[in-house]
Amino acid sequence: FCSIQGVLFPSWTSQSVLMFGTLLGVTLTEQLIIYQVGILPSHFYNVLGDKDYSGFKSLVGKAMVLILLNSTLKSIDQYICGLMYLSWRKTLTENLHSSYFQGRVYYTLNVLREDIDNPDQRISQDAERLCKQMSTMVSRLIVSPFTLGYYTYHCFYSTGWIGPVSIFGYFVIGTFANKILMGPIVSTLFEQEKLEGDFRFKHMQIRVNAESAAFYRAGKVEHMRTDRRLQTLLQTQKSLINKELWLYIGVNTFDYLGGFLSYIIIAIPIFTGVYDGLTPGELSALISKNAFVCIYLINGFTQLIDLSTTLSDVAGYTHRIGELREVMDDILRKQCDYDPADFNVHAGPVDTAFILDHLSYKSPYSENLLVEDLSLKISQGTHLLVVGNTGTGKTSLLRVLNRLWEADSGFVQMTTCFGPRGTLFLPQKPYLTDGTLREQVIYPLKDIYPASGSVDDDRIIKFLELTGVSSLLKRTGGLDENVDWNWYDVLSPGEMQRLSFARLFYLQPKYAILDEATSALTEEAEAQLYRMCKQLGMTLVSLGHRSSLEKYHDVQLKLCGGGLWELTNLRRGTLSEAL
Ligand SMILES: Nc1ncnc2c1ncn2[C@@H]1O[C@H](COP(=O)(O)OP(=O)(O)OP(=O)(O)O)[C@@H](O)[C@H]1O
Repeated sequence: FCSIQGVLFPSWTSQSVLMFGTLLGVTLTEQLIIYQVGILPSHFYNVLGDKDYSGFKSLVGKAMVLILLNSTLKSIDQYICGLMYLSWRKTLTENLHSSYFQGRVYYTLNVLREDIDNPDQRISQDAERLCKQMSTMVSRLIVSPFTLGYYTYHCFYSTGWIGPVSIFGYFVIGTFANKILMGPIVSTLFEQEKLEGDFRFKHMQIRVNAESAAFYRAGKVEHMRTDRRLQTLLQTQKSLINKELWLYIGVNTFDYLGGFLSYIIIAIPIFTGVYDGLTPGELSALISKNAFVCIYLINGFTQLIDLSTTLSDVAGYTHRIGELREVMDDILRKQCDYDPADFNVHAGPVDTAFILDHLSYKSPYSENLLVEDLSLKISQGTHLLVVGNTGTGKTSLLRVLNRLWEADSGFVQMTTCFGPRGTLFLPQKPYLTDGTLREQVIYPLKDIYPASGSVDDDRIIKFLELTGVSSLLKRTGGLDENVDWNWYDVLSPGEMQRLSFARLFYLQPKYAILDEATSALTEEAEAQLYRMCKQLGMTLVSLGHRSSLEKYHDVQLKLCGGGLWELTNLRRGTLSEAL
């Protein structure tokens, strides 16, 4: 909780601190007005008891002004809370994003770590709810020390020590009881949020794979599975509501007992004869004033007890976000240990992208080596084909080269960086981002309009034509038209692969790693695309099963499973250069 507060309030001059200060000023003024409004009834008793008409008229005028002021301040208070919620959400989410997207944390978190559920939900929903609940708590909490101090003094002044002591004792018992009742709620809320994420993920899965599911006519089975997740979620929600019942009983009992307690405190000086000398009119005015002071002090404490339900939510969300932050920090630390230069390129021969030195690797959570003791050089101009049966570790080799996975032993020396200008990777499942056609082509470059302007447009259009997807220009209405469809739903696998090649040609890296990147295309289309890659001067590392690929490569690495591999030269006399 403290480390999250450190993010929300980074410095004394930060926006949050300024808003917090303004809120404190507004709520304190509001409390002063509330006190004036609260003692109005006692003045009314006085003027009505004395049949003082002019006093009554001026009191009505004063009441109107105070009430108007009070409601204006209350609204400003709510408005500032809204602004604080926004500012907190922005700061917290941006902070989580900065760790999540650093290096390959998002990959490790989503693919390799099993100890953390639904990171997406924690960032998008839990952070939002945490900020919302905290902003609803803040205006009530912020003035508590002042109002409690102020009304304790007044209560002591009106009732003697018996008032404040009994109210304080009452609050201590209330807090203790609520703490016991809150404990199980926090852990159940944590569980509920996890199941909430799983349920949403199931719907997301159907949304993304709607067509495949429809081909299977899988409505019934998906219905059953989705309902099963819903049932588990609802069961946990029910258990949460059951546990909350006891908390509600505690909170409500303390609320009502509080109202009752104020009359006991007022009754004590009356029955012990402290006010015996007062007329009935004066006594009722005094009771009204004392009742307000006691009730307000009790109310101050019961409001704190009422916050227990909000507080248990805050604790649950804090737990989930805190855990995510800790895991991300842990991944970042390990990432730096494993990869000290973090993608910095090591010195090495300029014409060589990778040097693999006695490299062995295995898949996560497995004991068996996929490849053992592999030594190989990937150099400019020598095209490498990696073949092998399913699951022998072809894509895993790329993961190790890309440092997504750690090597078991040996090492990889990298002399060019992964990215648009060094080594570009076309994965087995084409990756299409959201956004316009231009954004698809220039991905992963960030700038939407590179400096070259219309020349750049011509290049993009040329490459779309070369890869056979120029029709997309018509469908989207232009390079920069925002589309409201999901690219995965509207493009065929072949079109997606062609669009990935348009991206490759546009970016023109030195090395291109093609993981079955033409599997959905005909051999003619494959030949045309490979020829183009070579014309643009790229060195290719391809993964695939098709024998038609051999003619575009110089060296073949065959992974045989169980750690074994074979290196064959596909062009006479060049094997020694590759080794
Ligand atoms: N994230 C992961 N966690 C655990 N095991 C994994 C993970 N990703 C892949 N594996 C396992 O590692 C092994 C090698 O996978 P890899 O993707 O390298 O196979 P491949 O040779 O590329 O197969 P294919 O020809 O089907 O593409 C497989 O047994 C796979 O199940």
